Amino acid sequence: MGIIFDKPLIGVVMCQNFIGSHAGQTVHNKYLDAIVLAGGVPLPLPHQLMQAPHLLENSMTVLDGILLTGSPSNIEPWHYGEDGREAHADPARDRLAFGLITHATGKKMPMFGICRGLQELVVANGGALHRQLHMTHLFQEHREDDALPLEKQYAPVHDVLPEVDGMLSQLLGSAEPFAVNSLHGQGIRETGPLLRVEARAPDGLIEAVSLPKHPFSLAVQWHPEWHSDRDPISRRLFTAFIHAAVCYHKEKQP
Ligand SMILES: N[C@@H](CCC(=O)NCCCC(=O)O)C(=O)O
Repeated sequence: MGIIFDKPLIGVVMCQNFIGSHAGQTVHNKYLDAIVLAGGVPLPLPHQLMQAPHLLENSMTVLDGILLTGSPSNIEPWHYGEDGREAHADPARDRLAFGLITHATGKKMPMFGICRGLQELVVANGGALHRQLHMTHLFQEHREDDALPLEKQYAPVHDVLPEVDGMLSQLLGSAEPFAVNSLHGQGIRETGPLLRVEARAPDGLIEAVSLPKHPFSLAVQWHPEWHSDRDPISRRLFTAFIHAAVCYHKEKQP
C-alpha cells in the first residue's frame, strides 16, 4: 500500500450529535488541532465502522494511533455491570470506542484517552465508574460550571499528583504535582485488573492510568488538548503520543 502520509494517521472517536435537525457525528477542533500540532494527521472515525464485520479491523490497518476524546455523554452503565440508564448516553460511541480499544490493545497500537476516553479505557479493561461523583461525598467538585465562559470552564482547578516511577512521571521527567482543568461528573471507581494508576487528584480520585506492556496507552481525566499549543505538559503528552505512533507506523511497514 502506498504511503499516503509522511505523518502518522490518528483515528479520532466522534460523538453522536444533532447538526440542526439532522443526526450527525462531531468532534471538537481542539482535539484535531492538538494532533496536527504534535505532527500527526487526525482521521475522525464514524460510528458506522461497527456496522459490518471486519470493517473496523480492516480500517485500523491504515491507522497508527487512536485518540479517545472527551464527551458530555456517559458510558451506558451495563458495560460495567450496573443497572439503569444514562440521561445523556451515546451507545454507538460506546461500541466504537470499545471496539477500537480491543483492536488497538491486541495490535499494541498507541492509544491516548481524554476524560470520557479515560473512562472508556478503564471500563474496557474491567473497571467501573462512580456515576455521580458529587453524590458520593468522597471527592471535591470535579464538574465544570457550564454557565461560565469556556476559558474559565477549562481553566486549571486542581493539582494532579503523578505516581513516582510511573509512565506519566517518567514521560514528564518529574513526579511533581501540576494543575489541570476538570470537566467531568463521573470518575474511576475501580481500574480493573490490568491498568496502572498514573496520577491522582488531592482528594484521591484517579486522574490518569496506563496499560502496562504496551508502548503507549495513556489516559487522563483532564483536558490536555485545551490550549495544547501553550501548555508545556500538554505538548509533551501529545508529542510522546505522536512519537509512539511514528514508531508504530515504522514497525508495521513490510
Ligand atoms: N461524560 C463524562 C466525561 C466528561 C467529558 O468528557 N467532558 C468533556 C466534554 C467536552 C470536551 O470534550 O471538552 C463525565 O461527565 O464524567
